Amino acid sequence: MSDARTSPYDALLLLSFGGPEGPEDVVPFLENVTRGRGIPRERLAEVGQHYFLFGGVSPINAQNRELLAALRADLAGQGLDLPVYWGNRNWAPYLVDTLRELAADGRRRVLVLATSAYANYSGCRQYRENLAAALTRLREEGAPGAAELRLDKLRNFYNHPGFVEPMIDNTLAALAELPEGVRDGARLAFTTHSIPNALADTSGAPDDPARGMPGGAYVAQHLETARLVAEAVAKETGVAGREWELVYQSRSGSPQTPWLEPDICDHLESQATAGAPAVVMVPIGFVSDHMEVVYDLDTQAAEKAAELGLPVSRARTVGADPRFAAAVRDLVLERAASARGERPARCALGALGPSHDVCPADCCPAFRNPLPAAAGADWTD
Ligand SMILES: CC1=C(CCC(=O)O)c2cc3nc(cc4[nH]c(cc5[nH]c(cc1n2)c(C)c5CCC(=O)O)c(CCC(=O)O)c4C)C(CCC(=O)O)=C3C
Ligand SMILES: [Fe+2]
Repeated sequence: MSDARTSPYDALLLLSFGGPEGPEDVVPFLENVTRGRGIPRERLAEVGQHYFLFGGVSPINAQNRELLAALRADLAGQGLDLPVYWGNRNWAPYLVDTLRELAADGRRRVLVLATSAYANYSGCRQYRENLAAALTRLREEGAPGAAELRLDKLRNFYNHPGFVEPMIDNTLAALAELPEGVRDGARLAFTTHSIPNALADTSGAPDDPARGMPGGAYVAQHLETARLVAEAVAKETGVAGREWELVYQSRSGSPQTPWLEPDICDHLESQATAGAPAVVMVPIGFVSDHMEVVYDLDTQAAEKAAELGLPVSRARTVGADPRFAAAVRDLVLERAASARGERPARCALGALGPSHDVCPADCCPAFRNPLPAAAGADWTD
């Protein structure tokens, strides 16, 4: 039942982080996330509290269900008969179970959409390590069809218009929520997940011009998305020269290890000191309004801003925006055409160009304990 337009692929897999769905899930979820990663116990207890504040439920699974529905609706709207599956790294539905089901359903060539737009170990290679571990386990189990499963990962999509354009609209909407008197002077704080400097500096492909520079491809790509959004916002609002900056959130790990800075809360403080009339927080680093957004920004950073007397608002992430679903379909059709030996147009805004389809060896390396990673040049099936 495969469609010529998506051939040779016969399924799409949405691969995400996963999150707890009740108070009893919180501790086992955090154990899954942090196994072998050297996160201090105090940090874990603190992060557990963030989840308990929300009844032990992360919004991320509901958001992935919505995205799944949007992807299915978009594909169906184009008459494309491509089944979409969903599996997670850290919580049910677990990736290994989804792959088992997918193989049993007779799917053989699968495209993977990881819910992370940028090059970096956690958002790219670690998902490929998860794919390798799941495949290896299924093959050891002798799961039907697992030996023939072939997985390819869709390219990083941070500069795809279907990701950037909803962020532009959402930033305009967040500006409109501010009191009129501070709107034109409001500054934009683009936020993303902080990561250790060592992981940022080596992010991207070995031949990426940003690789090895401070922040690597991770920071270079975020600066590009931020610039694209800031420029479009200037055009739409008629306010030129609005100040913007890329800042970080959700730092964990040991305080001795350097992570990307400044933190959003420190940034709000320096903005208040500098006399900024207001700040719009724009979480370009994330695909949905999950816990890092609703706690770290809407709760923690918003409290900080209130203390400082600084008006803030927060832009929504792309979530299940139909333009994002259409972008995923575009990436699927593009990759399928490439796999058939055609040379499709590869849509990307800005100056950096479309990301590579196949991660080369040593792309976004882990800084310790390297593991096999599927769906890249360093995986042989
Ligand atoms: C780059 C990046 C993204 C964005 C790209 C992507 O989306 O993949 C991301 C997303 C997410 N991170 C999430 C949650 C957590 N991340 C943690 C820890 C860590 N994240 C890291 C990086 C990233 N993380 C890193 C370098 C660590 C240190 C430990 C390690 O080296 O792995 C911890 C442990 C406790 C803590 O210390 O915070 C938790 C609970 C959730 C789910 C939210 C929800 O439940 O709604 C999501 C979407
Ligand atoms: Fe994280």
